[in-house]
Formats: sequence, structure tokens, C-alpha cells
Amino acid sequence: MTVLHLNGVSRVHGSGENAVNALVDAELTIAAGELVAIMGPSGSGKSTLLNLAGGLDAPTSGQVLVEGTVLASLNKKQLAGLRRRSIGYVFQDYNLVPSLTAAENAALPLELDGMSAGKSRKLALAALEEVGLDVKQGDRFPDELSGGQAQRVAIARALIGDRRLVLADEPTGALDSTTGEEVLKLLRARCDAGAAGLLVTHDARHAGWADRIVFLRDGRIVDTSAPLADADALLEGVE
Ligand SMILES: Nc1ncnc2c1ncn2[C@@H]1O[C@H](COP(=O)(O)OP(=O)(O)OP(=O)(O)O)[C@@H](O)[C@H]1O
Repeated sequence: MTVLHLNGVSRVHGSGENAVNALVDAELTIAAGELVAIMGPSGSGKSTLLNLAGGLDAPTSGQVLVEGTVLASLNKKQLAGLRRRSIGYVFQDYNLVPSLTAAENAALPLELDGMSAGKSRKLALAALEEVGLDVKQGDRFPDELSGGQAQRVAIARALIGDRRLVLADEPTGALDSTTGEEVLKLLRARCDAGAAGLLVTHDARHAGWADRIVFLRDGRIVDTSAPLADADALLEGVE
């Protein structure tokens, strides 16, 4: 099932002499179960692509579809609802609410959607357990968690409910390399469990967790590759 489809998407920032073609005619499809990495030099359009995929920004031309819905066809309220129910974000700096516990942070999207506190806490604790955190850790505040634990909470929050699309912008940027690998392993596992993931990264080793890597240059998709398939082919050659 296709979760995200970018259909000939372009985004021009600014106008006239200052116009920047941040994304040009991008075609991208991500299915449930897939993790796709985006790589490219600074200013190549990675954040622009991620923002368009998450409905935080609108294309100048082309269409963005999430679970079959054209985002531009929705009014503001409908778009906010779809984003809350279908899309989760994971940022480099976790973006947890400091005055809420880990479980309250994870439960936030459900409560915003009108679920009772008791029911959303139950689901939040289950979501935290899926990312390897127990009840005790769930009752801690963000400043009482390690960076890796905080990012786990962010992943739990991104995928709570039945949200299918997780958009991760340099999620390991603030973590040491071992913790970063653990967070990516977790993102990979959540995609294996049925989510669709889009991961912006500068690190080729981290991109190795993805099914495909999309390379951007000057706003254009210049190459896509399948690192895992290549690794399998190499191993087959050895046997
Ligand atoms: N709001 C904006 N107004 C004007 N230009 C913008 C805006 N946002 C991005 N740009 C420009 O669009 C181009 C793509 O930017 P974008 O942030 O998507 O790149 P990036 O690949 O994410 O870069 P980085 O790796 O540095 O985060 C750049 O030339 C940038 O300067």
C-alpha cells in the first residue's frame, strides 16, 4: 500500500530575482514497510521535500498524496486532522514538551485528537514499551532521560495511534554513534512493522538502514539506489 506519493512536485521559494527552485519535479513513492533515506549536499532541498511530505509546506506545482489523499484538496482543519492521525515527525532535537513526562509526551497526539487521558496513557505506555522503555522511564521528564531515550520517546510519539508516515530529519544528529545506530534500528523495526519512513541523513552508514536512498542535488532527484539489495548481492557472490 502506498503511503506517500510525490507526483511531479516542485517548490519555488521567493519570487522574481530571488526565486529559488528548492525542489524540481520530484517523483517519489513510499509504501508501507519501506524506509527511504534522502541524502544530498546542504541546500539541495532535503528539508523542503520533508516539509512538503508532511503538509507543513505546499507545492508550487504537482501533488502530495498521503494514504491516497491529495493534501491540497483539504482545508486547514482537515489538513491538521490528517497530519495528526497519519503523520509523525522525529527531529534532531527530539522536540519533547519539557513539562510533560515521557508517557504524556507520547500520548499528546491522542489527547489532542480527543481521546480520554486514561485510554491515551495506556496506549502511550504500550508505545513506549515497543521502543524499549518501561513504565518507570515513562514517568520521567525529558530532562531526566538520556538523548537516546528521548529520541525513543519521540519515535513512540511519532507512530502512536495508527499513524503510518514517519518523517525523520537528522534524528541521530545529537546522539553518539552507538545510540544513533540503536535509534535507526528502531526506526527500521517500526517500518518493518508497517510504517513508511522518510529519513534525512548526512551519514551514509545511517542511510544503509534504508531500503532505498534518494539523492538530491539542486532540488532534483539525481539518483536512487538500493543499498540492502547491493549488500545481499555481494554476500551471494561470496558464498
Ligand atoms: N523559506 C525559504 N525562503 C527562501 N529560500 C528558501 C526557504 N527555505 C529553503 N530555501 C532555499 O531552498 C533551497 C533548499 O533548501 P533546503 O533547506 O530544503 O535544503 P537542505 O538540503 O535541507 O539543506 P540543509 O542540509 O542545509 O538543511 C536552498 O537554496 C535554501 O536556501
